[in-house]
Amino acid sequence: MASAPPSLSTARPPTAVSLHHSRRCALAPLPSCRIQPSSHGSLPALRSGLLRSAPIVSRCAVVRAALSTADRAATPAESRGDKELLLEVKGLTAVIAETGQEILKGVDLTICEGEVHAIMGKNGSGKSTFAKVLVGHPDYEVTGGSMIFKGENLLEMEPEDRSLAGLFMSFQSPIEIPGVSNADFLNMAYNARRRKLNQPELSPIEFWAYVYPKLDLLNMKADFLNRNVNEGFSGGERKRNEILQLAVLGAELAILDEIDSGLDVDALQDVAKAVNGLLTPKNSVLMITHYLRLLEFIEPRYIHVMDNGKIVKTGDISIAKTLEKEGFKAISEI
Ligand SMILES: Nc1ncnc2c1ncn2[C@@H]1O[C@H](COP(=O)(O)OP(=O)(O)OP(=O)(O)O)[C@@H](O)[C@H]1O
Repeated sequence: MASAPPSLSTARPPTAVSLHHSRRCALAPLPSCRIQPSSHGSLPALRSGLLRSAPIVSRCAVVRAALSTADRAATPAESRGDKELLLEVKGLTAVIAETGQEILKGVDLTICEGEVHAIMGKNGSGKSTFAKVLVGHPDYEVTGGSMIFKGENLLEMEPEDRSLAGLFMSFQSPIEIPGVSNADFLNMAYNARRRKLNQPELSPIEFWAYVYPKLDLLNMKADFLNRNVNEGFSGGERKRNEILQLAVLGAELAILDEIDSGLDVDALQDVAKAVNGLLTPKNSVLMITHYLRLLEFIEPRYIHVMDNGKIVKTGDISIAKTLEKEGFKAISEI
């Protein structure tokens, strides 16, 4: 069985500097920030690490005071108050950079350590856009609101730094990287992390020993490591490969955008088992899905419904059950 990536268990105490920084960011509105295309970075850069365990400075008990009524109802103090805050998004608005069309219209979301959240919502409601804005995708321009991750202002961070800080996103349509083998890609990304952690890099042989048990976890054959990243992979194989990347790199917040789409039932179970195996009291998952079946394998504590660029409902698994049975028309009655 694979051991947890070192990044999942590394934590450093807060520093005075970061405390000051995070309070300022949490209280003051943040300036509009356009992510330049040049800052997008390559996929290896985006996936290059999670090295620094930046300090976590706010407790969910404190943040809870600022939550909406709907969120408060869904987050009882006794079950959430002693957890550290991981991500706090407030009033986030964003437009498509090229056209200026507004997609996100004031998203509020709070995620604490060790929590599993899911976002559901109609096609085109803004779920993937929200996920991509969190990781700094250059197609979008943030026009208002704030995104604080472990006390740090995401708007001031390049996509690569967000990855290094512990954000991982598995894409709805994972891209191919011709000419780069999966093994080299993963080894390179993992070593980048280790360098940041002042740990010695792993040689290719050492890396094989590290990655091999993770292949088992996902029921993936070893020859996937020799193939170019996602080249010729079926839809399901790409999704497994995304989770393999997560298992290798680790993440304090893994954002999984429709990892269930295109998976047969066995693959879904493998992927869910792998994700569940990565969960610790310290790291969290934000899933985007349309289907209850994923949520039966990876059980979220909170389900949010997004509509027209906003989270309009927050609750427990019963929301997903109602949606499955009655469709989105039911959400106004939940
Ligand atoms: N780069 C882009 N260029 C043009 N339109 C975009 C872009 N990104 C998002 N949109 C539009 O923004 C809206 C929200 O898209 P998004 O992918 O976030 O929806 P979604 O809730 O994830 O949908 P689905 O459930 O179908 O995956 C859609 O109308 C989409 O066409």
